[in-house]
Amino acid sequence: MTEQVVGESRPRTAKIDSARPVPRPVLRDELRSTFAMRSDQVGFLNQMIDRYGDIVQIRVLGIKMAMLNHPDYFEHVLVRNHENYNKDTFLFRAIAPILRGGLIGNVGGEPWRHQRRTMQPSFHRPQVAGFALNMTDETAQMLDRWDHQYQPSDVVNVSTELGQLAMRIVFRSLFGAKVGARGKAIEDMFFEANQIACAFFRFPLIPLTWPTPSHRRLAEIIRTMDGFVADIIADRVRSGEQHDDLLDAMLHAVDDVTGTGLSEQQLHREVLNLIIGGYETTSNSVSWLMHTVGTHPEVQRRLIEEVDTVLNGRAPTFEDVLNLKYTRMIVDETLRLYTPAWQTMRSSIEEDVIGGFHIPARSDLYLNIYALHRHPEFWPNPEAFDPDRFTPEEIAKRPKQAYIPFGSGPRICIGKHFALTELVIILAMIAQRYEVVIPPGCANVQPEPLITLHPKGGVHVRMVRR
Ligand code: HEM
Repeated sequence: MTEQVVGESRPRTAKIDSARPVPRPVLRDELRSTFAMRSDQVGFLNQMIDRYGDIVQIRVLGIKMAMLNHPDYFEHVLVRNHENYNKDTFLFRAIAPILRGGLIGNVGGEPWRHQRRTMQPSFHRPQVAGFALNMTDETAQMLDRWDHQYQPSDVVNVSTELGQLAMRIVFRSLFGAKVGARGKAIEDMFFEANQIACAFFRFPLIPLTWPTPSHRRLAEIIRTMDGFVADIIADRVRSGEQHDDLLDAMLHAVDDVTGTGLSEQQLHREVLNLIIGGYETTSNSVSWLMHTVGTHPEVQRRLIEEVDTVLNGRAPTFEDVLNLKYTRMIVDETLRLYTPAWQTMRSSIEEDVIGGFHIPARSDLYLNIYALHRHPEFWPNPEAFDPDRFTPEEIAKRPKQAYIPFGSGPRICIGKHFALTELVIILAMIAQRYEVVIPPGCANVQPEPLITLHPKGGVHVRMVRR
């Protein structure tokens, strides 16, 4: 058996022998965990951390797991000893009928490495630069519509609008601008699938494989999406035309180690995984951005000053994104407080030691990114929204793993640069045209922890033309 300790590399059995067991909550906390996890998951997990520290055993739906809440522990699991941890966990098994072996939930090992190597080049800088045009164009179309549709006094559920925008951007980046009427129908179906998946996460007791009416509908939507992708691929192969989109890039992509590409079935799955990964997360992030900017007038003033100075009234380009430094700081701080992928899981392959605590083989680990981003040792006054935490000087003072909205290590989000570019562009373009005003009674938006961290009930604002 091998073992490792945070800050050390490879084996030593004596360390395993002397490692302490992961702290277990007292019986009273164990007993109330099932109910508390359903009524206030985030609050209950925070209480566990306050009571027991940065590593504690919890139960989710009766399944025992060790919850981690320290940058060193995340570094150990995701980066330094990542080979010992895979995604064969309760969380990813629960959504396997949707993800079906695609990149997000793939257990790991060589199949994952092949998929990742094949897809990675499609997300390199020049490719993201191309997608930036989709982002500016779709955002401009939305804002032009808003100019006619909304009066300054209208209270708008901006989450609905921004959800549609995020969906259009991911669809256009995948399939190009010409997906036509069928593309719109697929977009609508995807929204429906997302509702079903969110309902499942509110009450994840009935497995997705059980044929309830909504689960059957979900399976039907997945089949339709597969058919849609299969038709597009067949069209492309038939016509021999080249397209400047992600689908074309992945269709022709080759793993430079094995010399093979993705099978057609794998391609369908990856397309679906990219829509799932790229829609929910960015859609919620832009909603939260409207909330954080709208509730902090001084931040909004500095944002407007920056976009006016850097862009001087024109649409942002990919190159501008690097110069919109304060805009990016607002994005970073919003992703800290309202980190969309707020939880993830890993399973240990062999037994291990994390921070002096014994982790048996095949243990589920619960990585609580929401709590990590509020760890008081690294984030003074953690609940306060303050983009100045992300100046280069402040960033240099913290351990890298104290802030991981996109995960870390080899399984870091493949769409990280895509997402950051998108968020900066959308925020800058909205600030160029509108002031975000929070109507009375709408400032208190609660996070709803589903697959991603939703703003409960949506973010309601007034968009006042500047
Ligand atoms: C604000 C936006 C986003 C956030 C916060 C986010 C967050 C994350 C996180 C935390 C992970 C790692 C999960 C883990 O380690 O278990 C991840 C993985 C992934 N994300 Fe994202 N993501 C975002 C946007 C995107 C976009 C735009 C795409 C694609 C267009 C995407 C596609 C993926 C994929 C395919 C993976 C799996 C990567 C792998 O395991 O190799 N994400 N994301």
